[in-house]
Amino acid sequence: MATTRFFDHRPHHLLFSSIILFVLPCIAYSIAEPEALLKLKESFKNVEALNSWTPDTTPCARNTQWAGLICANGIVTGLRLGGMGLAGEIDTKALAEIKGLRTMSFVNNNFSGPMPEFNTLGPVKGLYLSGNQFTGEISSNFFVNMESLRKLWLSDNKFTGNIPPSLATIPNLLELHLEDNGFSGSIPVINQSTLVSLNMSNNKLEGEVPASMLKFKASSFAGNAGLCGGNLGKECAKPEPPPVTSTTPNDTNNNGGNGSNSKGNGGSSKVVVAVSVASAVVLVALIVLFFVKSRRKEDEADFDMPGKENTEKTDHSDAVELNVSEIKQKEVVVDRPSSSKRAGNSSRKGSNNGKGSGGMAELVMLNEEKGVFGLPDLMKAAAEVLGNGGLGSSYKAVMANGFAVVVKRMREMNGMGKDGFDAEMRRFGSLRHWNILTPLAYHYRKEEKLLIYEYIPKSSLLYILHGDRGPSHAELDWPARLKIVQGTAKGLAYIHTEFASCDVPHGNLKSSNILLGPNYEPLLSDFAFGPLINTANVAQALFAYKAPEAAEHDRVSPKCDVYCLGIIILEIMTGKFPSQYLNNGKGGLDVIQWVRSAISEGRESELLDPEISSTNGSLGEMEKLLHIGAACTESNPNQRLDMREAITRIEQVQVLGSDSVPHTRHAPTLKEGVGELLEGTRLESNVIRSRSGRLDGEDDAAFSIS
Ligand SMILES: Nc1ncnc2c1ncn2[C@@H]1O[C@H](COP(=O)(O)OP(=O)(O)OP(=O)(O)O)[C@@H](O)[C@H]1O
Repeated sequence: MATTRFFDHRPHHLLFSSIILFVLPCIAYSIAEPEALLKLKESFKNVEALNSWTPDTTPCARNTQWAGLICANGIVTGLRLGGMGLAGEIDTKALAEIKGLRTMSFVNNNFSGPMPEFNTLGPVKGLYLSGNQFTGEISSNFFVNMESLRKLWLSDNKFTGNIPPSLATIPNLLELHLEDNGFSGSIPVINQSTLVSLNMSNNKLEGEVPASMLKFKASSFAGNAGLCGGNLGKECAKPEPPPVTSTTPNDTNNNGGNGSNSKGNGGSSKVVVAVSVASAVVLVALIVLFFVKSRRKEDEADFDMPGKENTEKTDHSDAVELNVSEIKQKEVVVDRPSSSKRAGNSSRKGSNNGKGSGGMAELVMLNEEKGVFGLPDLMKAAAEVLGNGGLGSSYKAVMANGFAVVVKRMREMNGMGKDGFDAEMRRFGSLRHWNILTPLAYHYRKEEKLLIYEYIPKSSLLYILHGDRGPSHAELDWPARLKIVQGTAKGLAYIHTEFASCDVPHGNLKSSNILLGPNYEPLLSDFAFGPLINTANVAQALFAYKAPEAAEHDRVSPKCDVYCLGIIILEIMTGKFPSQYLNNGKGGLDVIQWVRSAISEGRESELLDPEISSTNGSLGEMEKLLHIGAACTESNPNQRLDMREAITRIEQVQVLGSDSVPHTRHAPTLKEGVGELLEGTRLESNVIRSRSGRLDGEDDAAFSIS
């Protein structure tokens, strides 16, 4: 299997891309606006990126609009000045003169000094300051007059002192990101019902996480050594009971005292020990069973090389293939009921969420469309090793009824508690998209997390493209390849909508994580694991962290996924194994460099996999796709396509040749996928609207923070 160890650990910070429709506030044009902007520019240093801001032009002119402005009806409503290398001060007096200003992004620049007086401006809705060098404390009442604020991003700065309690007074706050700063002290209770995205990780916070904030993921509070409670895996110290007897220190230490406390502690300790021993025995039994069963095949599996996974089909593979096509037909219907239990002779012990499995921890069913099964079914299954990737090892297990699943033993997980893990898994289990592989079940123990997926017989794009060159490889003609690229883009668009608040929504897009259905429809797997993985290992475990800005500057954003999509396109079009997938750069080809230099010399046709380059009439379209792949892999994220642009351009590529892969069912058009992404935030807004009973975000400008 492909080697998936990448780069050293690099702590990540959150960035966010938010696309929101806005309604223009009804504000008269201010004559002072151009002067105000020029005054603002004067307060900045390193203003090369703002060369278009000149006194002889108009800021919102149709063809000569100044860089970084968002205009509506001729007035400035937003500043999008992220990643422009700006430094110096931010002149808030000048900002105050831009009366229509609602959203401001200064992310990923070099601004420093104390928090500027944004609280003196008009009704600001979005304030994005992440990735700068701001320092010092923010006064406790800073936000009391900022009732309009919806989105506040202060992450990855050097703010210190307490988190201002006045944040709790912002009535309709949607997003609050304070991670990667030096905030200290206890967490004030910030639990507005509107708040959908919160992160305070990697600060110096201490004390108990307020109970009302435990609805947020444990990862929102991770990296604060002094925090305890909730599902952080660290209990808060209980107040010392008053000394009630004359028990000697020695008695207390060895729990041998006669006082009731000592007895109670000793009793519960024994219970804890007994439970721990029993748990360990069960856990070992489970692992041993998996390993014993997989042992038989282990020598045949190659964990490091691509295309070596054991794809030997069992007698039941056809039945599984039938099931795959059945489920895909169903997947066209959104929100179908999940009542079908077609596991045949699956042990009913395994149903009921795995209860009755001999006291063993449960297998929790997330998606019963393929039937219900339990741990006993898995333990009796014939297992073989599929591979060992950055996230853990994968096994194929064929159950007694012939149904084959893939069991992933997840490594590198963070200490997320059972409830948090369960919530994440249920979210995965609720996903429905033609190009997404929804997990079937999971198993949680503190030391063991298993995720169960349907086994996809055709295996991965990686294997078909670079593997044994069997019949499936021969079928990988131009229409099939375009179908895979377009389906991958659609799946990615869906993930970017569903996990819009993740720093990198997919995080691990690579050809081994694109499985191919019977008609080559791609199914994305292993996505959105970022929040589940130990922060210390995330950069090593997830491929998206190999994007240059992440690897070199710890900057992650949704554009890291675009970079991965670009590699997939280049891999598919050239047929070459990208060296980017390897740790040490030995083996494979630096497809990005190769494509870049060939394009600059007009030699695109030389890049194409010879197996498709002779397809009649499609050369132009193939070259178009190569260019898109190159634009997606630009090393500077500011020059890289964003997800919407990439999808729109991929959508426009056509087969044009005579070959085509037979389609047995209707697949949604790529346009529908694009629509999902473009409409994604609108959908999110709708959810927010229904929660808060008001129309939020509609006058925010579109931001793509990279
Ligand atoms: N549901 C599945 N059906 C068929 N093959 C699968 C399935 N899931 C994974 N595989 C294959 O099993 C092999 C091992 O997968 P695994 O996910 O463990 O490693 P990886 O994809 O190389 O890395 P990572 O852990 O980063 O995702 C890969 O070749 C993958 O394509």
